[in-house]
Amino acid sequence: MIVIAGVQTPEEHIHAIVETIEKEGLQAHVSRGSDRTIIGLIGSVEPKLAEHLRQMKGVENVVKISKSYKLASRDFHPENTVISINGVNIGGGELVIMGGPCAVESATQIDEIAALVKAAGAQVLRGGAFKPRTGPYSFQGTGVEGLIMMAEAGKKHDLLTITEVMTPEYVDICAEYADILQVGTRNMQNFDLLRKLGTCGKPVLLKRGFSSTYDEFLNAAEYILAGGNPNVMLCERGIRTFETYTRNTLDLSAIPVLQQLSHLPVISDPSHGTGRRELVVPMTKASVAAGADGLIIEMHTDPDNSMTGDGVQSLFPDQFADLLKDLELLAPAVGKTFHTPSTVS
Ligand SMILES: O=C[C@H](O)[C@H](O)COP(=O)(O)O
Ligand SMILES: C=C(OP(=O)(O)O)C(=O)O
Repeated sequence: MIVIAGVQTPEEHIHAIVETIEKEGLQAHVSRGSDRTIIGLIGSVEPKLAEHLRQMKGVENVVKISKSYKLASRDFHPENTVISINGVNIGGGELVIMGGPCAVESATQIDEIAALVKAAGAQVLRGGAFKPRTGPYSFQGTGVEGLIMMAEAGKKHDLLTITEVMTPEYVDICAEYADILQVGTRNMQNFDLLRKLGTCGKPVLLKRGFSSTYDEFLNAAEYILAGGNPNVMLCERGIRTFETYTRNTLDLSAIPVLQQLSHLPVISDPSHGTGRRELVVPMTKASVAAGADGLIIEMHTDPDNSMTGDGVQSLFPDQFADLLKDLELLAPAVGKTFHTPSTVS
């Protein structure tokens, strides 16, 4: 249920509404927008309370919300969530590019790639230290050492960093070294992990499970939000369909749909979404055209020898740089800003 109050409603009336809700043992979440204030109720609302709230000063309407997720929904929070990290605003009109290798392989590798990511104009360095591999004998990542290597590269090249965390036990150490924590597709419904991320103090990029509906995806995000972490971004990374030509089917509709249903920033991953290098460039551009707030793109200096199988979906550095130059032209056409270093004075 949400209580809608006018934008001019005095603060004391909003306080009184919140107090009334909390007295009934429910939670109240206040979201102040440009044209109205929304007070979202979490918990089971008795019809008597709804009626009482309707009569209170400043209340314009009381509306029942039938969705199972609340905090993630646009009904509860009509304005876009903007996640600000060291001057980078995700979800606020600036196109945010996260680039880098599938896995952190060595200090030299991540340092070289970080330099190229920065030179191309991206704001975030990606790289997995803990890799979720299909086969137990495949390279599993460089672990904590990889986290340290990536943190150093990020600091040296003035880039934010994003890395995947696979278990609740590793959340604290990943949060110590990375700016953004990534939940991989295979862990979208790892509820213990999601709960732990609710209290980790760092923004989270939640990837859509490869067989998950939008509703399941938003409920997974709700776990993190309900734990007290408001900084969640949603990432469409392709779903499993009958098509085998591509590794996954990048669901472009997810971008506008999630933006309609939710206020959280939406990021697209055309690398995992296609699994084919030659499709990454067009699907990146298609994602921007569809309204994505950001992209996470794999790039490698020596993709043929990458330690995971992801070389085939990784761009070469010059392709990555050329793509970002094209995004500089495309972004304004969809109301976003993005600048490569060559055009920043
Ligand atoms: O390693 C990275 C891959 O993107 C993914 O996590 C798993 O791939 P795999 O099926 O080759 O192990
Ligand atoms: C493993 C990754 O992605 P996904 O969880 O989407 O497969 C990744 O981005 O490194």
